[in-house]
Amino acid sequence: MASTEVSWKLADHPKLPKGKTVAVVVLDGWGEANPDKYNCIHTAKTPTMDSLKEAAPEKWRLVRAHGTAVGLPTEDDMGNSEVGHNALGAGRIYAQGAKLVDLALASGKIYDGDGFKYIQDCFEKGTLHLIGLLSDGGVHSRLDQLQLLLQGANEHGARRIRVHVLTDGRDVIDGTSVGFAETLENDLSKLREKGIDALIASGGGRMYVTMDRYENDWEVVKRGWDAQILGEAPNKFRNAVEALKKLREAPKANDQYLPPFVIVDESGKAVGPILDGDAVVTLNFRADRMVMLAKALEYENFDKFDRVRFPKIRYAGMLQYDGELKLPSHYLVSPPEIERTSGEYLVHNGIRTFACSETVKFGHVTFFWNGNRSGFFDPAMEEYVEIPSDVGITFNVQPKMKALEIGEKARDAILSCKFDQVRVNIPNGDMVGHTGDIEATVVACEAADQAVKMILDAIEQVGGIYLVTADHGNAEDMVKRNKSGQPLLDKNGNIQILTSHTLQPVPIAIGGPGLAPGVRFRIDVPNGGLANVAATFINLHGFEAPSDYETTLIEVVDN
Ligand SMILES: O=C(O)[C@@H](CO)OP(=O)(O)O
Ligand SMILES: [Mn+2]
Ligand SMILES: [Mn+2]
Repeated sequence: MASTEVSWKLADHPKLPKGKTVAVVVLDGWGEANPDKYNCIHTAKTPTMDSLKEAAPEKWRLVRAHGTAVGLPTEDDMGNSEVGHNALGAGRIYAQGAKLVDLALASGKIYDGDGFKYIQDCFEKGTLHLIGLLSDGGVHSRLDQLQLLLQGANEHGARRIRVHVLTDGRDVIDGTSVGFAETLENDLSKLREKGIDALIASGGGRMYVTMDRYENDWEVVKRGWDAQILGEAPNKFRNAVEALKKLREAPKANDQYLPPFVIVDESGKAVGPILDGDAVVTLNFRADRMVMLAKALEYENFDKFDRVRFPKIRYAGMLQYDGELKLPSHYLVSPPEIERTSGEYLVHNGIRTFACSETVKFGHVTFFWNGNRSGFFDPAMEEYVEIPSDVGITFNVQPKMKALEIGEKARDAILSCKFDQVRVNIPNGDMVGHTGDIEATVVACEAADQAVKMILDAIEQVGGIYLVTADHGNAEDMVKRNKSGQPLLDKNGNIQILTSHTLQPVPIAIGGPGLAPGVRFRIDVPNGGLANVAATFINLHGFEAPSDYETTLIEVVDN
């Protein structure tokens, strides 16, 4: 539907009043799982979240947050922030980047598109560079997609290929980088046997090299730039597998934070700097951690760091990462067209919105929430507050992060009575869960619970309504398990720490003095997922949701 034809006016809800302040709280990485010692949410003292579950069973339930419920290819795909917040904000399920890329590769349509044709022009004289996360995590990228693209690019004329790898250890078990690099090396050697000059050119850990987000720390992107574009890094190796093995030997080294390295030839020269006339593809389908590199690769005017050299390349993203900025301008696969999100409806219906998180999750409740669009729908109706995150640390060192500051800002926004919706993301369970540090994750969950309490107390004071939920699991399970749920041990008999998200459902709770009597969760939406939440909070604002939104989770029974 073109936006000119959209009727933005929402019908009044027949039973629910308008004018209540609604707090929408998203706990990042907070799923529901069996209570055992690897469940940090269970171990942590979380009296507020516990009381939501125990006090009002008809106002607490679980919703699906992974797999097809959030538009991912299969039920084995864990949830993640992008798809989770997209579903929460848009109220519908869209086939997401992972799936769209799968389809475009399977049908071969990816090679017929304008994006591929644009880079293909360079194949005769230049090198094709592929930059991206090397794992099968399926959150930002997938190895099998890289493998298909390598094959397809070769069949469509690429003769010289360089891959710049970012190691994972966050969506997959730490240490798996070596195996993924071996698989890639094997594929590249097969291409070399066919006479294609194909090599890994550089690498580094995703959290230390390239994949920063929301402009938290441009140094991260610069480290990648130096290695990938300039061919410069403190660590030089002849081969990537050897590089990973060696760099992992350093004390406390892990895949997420490996330092940058470049691969050099026998004379010590980098094998794959990016030069004038080359083609570049960023492999990740997920937006947030590629936008900064996309800006550095695409913008003529750029002052975030000294690029030293700005090669004249043809650059395409796997997807277009930002629909508002149209960034990058060339891309291989069209992103999901997420339109008419709840935020856009709400500004058209007089709902004033406040959204807040700290930097590392700020875009989750703004950019992802609004369908991967930066900016406001109506600046007069919206205020977005970003609390600067700590920079240059792993979050197990400061597990409380900025939870209480987020709680304070939300509290003040609620008490100001200037907003109808106050929306936050509380990052702790997720960001600390990703470090694999169980003790710190317990502290993180306790801080998140305190922040929720601050918000609920403020809602109590103004007679408002709260809706508390999460975007996917993480902190509720910190160990890799076999099919029957038993923890898996590594070869030394230690448990295998799970740094990633999970497949678990997440809780949703509603309440507060402003919630009309008789409101409760319906029992006829047993498979409800994150996409059902938007209709639910639109109802809490006193409106019917748009008819094509996934159905609401609530009903009003006459007492
Ligand atoms: O940190 C990230 O990029 C992902 C995990 O890869 O986590 P989230 O989806 O919670 O942002
Ligand atoms: Mn998340
Ligand atoms: Mn996460």
